[in-house]
Amino acid sequence: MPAQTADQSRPAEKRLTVLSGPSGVGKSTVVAHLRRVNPDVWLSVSVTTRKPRPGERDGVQYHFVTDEEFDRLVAENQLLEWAQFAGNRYGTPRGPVEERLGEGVPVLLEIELQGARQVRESMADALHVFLAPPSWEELVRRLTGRGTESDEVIQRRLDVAKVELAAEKEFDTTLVNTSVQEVCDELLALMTAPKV
Ligand SMILES: Nc1nc2c(ncn2[C@@H]2O[C@H](COP(=O)(O)OP(=O)(O)O)[C@@H](O)[C@H]2O)c(=O)[nH]1
Ligand SMILES: Nc1ncnc2c1ncn2[C@@H]1O[C@H](COP(=O)(O)OP(=O)(O)O)[C@@H](O)[C@H]1O
Repeated sequence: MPAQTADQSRPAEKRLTVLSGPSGVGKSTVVAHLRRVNPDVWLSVSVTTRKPRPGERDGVQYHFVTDEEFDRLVAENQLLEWAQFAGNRYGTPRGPVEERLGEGVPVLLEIELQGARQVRESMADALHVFLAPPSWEELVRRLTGRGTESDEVIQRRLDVAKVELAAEKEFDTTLVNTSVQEVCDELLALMTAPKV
């Protein structure tokens, strides 16, 4: 795979890719795999008011912040987008994304639907990719099987998932996460091809 950096022929906004899809579909798994096979892709680390899960480290999966810190980031316009999701807030720090895009690095945001909509408004040329489950039953199986959330939280996320699945048409393209490897290959190809 050739290096994906410094493709100055593409305007900065076109090097921005947004990956969205319902909780449990496999976004984190796909992104982790993609980063292993192609470290040139830069993944934005979001801020969140959610509590860390076992094994999650501050500054790696997320910057874990208090409600007050999140309020301050919003007030200072330091977030490119932000949203409330299943009882917590999540946002993309603006500075690092703009820096990387300015350097010609392909940038990936893994965010939920409301945030994706905000990015579509502010950065019209970003590529929006929807990650879909092979079936509803498989989504339930993955979210439950992950074992990181209580039944109540799983139910809340499944309610949101119905809304997110209904918004698939808003995206430039859909990838069905049957095989992590195949989805990664397809995502990389999309990230490096010009948007038509
Ligand atoms: N809008 C927005 N959504 C985010 C951001 N970071 C993560 N998310 C989304 O928030 C949702 C919940 O994330 P998380 O609690 O980590 O659960 P998980 O994605 O199911 O493992 C997912 O849909 C993420 O894609 C962000 O910076 N902005
Ligand atoms: N293609 C796949 N086939 C089977 N299981 C998968 C696949 N992709 C992800 N998973 C599993 O599904 C669960 C949810 O994946 P995760 O990446 O945490 O989802 P998300 O980040 O979208 O919430 C995890 O247990 C993960 O190992």
